[in-house]
Amino acid sequence: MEQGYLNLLRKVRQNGVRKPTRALLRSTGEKIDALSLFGAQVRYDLSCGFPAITTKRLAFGAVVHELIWFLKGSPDISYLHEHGVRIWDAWADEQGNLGPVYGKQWRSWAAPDGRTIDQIAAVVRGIERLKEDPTDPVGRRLIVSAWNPADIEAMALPPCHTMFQFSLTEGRLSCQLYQRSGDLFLGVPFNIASYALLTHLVAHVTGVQVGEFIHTIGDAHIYSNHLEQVDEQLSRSPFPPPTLRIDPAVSSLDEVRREQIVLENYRHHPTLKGEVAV
Ligand SMILES: Nc1nc(=O)c2c([nH]1)NC[C@@H]1CN(c3ccc(C(=O)N[C@@H](CCC(=O)O)C(=O)O)cc3)CN21
Ligand SMILES: O=c1ccn([C@H]2C[C@H](O)[C@@H](COP(=O)(O)O)O2)c(=O)[nH]1
Repeated sequence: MEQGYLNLLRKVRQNGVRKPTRALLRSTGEKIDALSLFGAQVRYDLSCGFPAITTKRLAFGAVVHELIWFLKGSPDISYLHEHGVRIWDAWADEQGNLGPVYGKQWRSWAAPDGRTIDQIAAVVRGIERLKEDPTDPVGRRLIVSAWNPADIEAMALPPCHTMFQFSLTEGRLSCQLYQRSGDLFLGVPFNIASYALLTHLVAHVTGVQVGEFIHTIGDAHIYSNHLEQVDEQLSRSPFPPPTLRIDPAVSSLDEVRREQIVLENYRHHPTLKGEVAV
């Protein structure tokens, strides 16, 4: 399950091209280099277990809260703070605002005619239609885009997970994400778990089975301050993947609560810490 991620991590560690980046390390105040590979894809078969990384501890609670926050469509980080999640602090302004980032674009994309478009609700409706009629035109159009060029300048950080597409094939729901930029050590384990969880949740509320999560990354990189941790991580053998359990009472993506999502049998290696580049 985890091998695809570890293979990519190893490939970028060994063959990535060292590039300067715009990102800063707060501890030194300097810009930081990264080892980088452009264009990568890893597939995770969600029917074989939940793709939580086991070669270090994944902060699964933070992943769940971040996804619930996206689904709420909120422009500020107050929900995250209420639940002790600090991963977006470095990008928010004094009021805790990030601008029209993921949640806003997913749930209320502003159309030129004044309407707002709920892309998530549209995907759920599309899957319901496909269950009735597999030839419904929506079949190859189940897309959510966070990349809204008109809003990019107002965002604290242009979206990294830019667009995703679902496919319902033989009763199984798969999801492919295009991530323009991926911090392989810190962000990507979060992103894998987040989209795997989203796929499970969408499958759950529409009453279908899960298929694959396909993770396509543009610039896949390891920051130069993470190299020691990555070497340690690559020396570890993964454990069997955990399993995800969603409370059967969950019937809508709008009302999911943290305690309704449980990761069972999550066995993992010790925490590996790394400073995030801002
Ligand atoms: N350079 C960079 N990498 C990212 O992954 C990233 C950004 N910037 N900017 C926006 C968001 C914020 N994300 C983050 C930020 C911090 C952690 C982090 O520090 N994770 C630690 C501790 C998590 C915890 O215990 O709460 C980890 O070990 O995973 C993860 C993702 C992902 N994104
Ligand atoms: O969900 C996320 C959000 C961010 N990242 C990483 C990828 C990059 O290292 C930075 C963003 O910097 P850019 O210069 O805008 O690419 O954040 C991630 O991996 N996952």
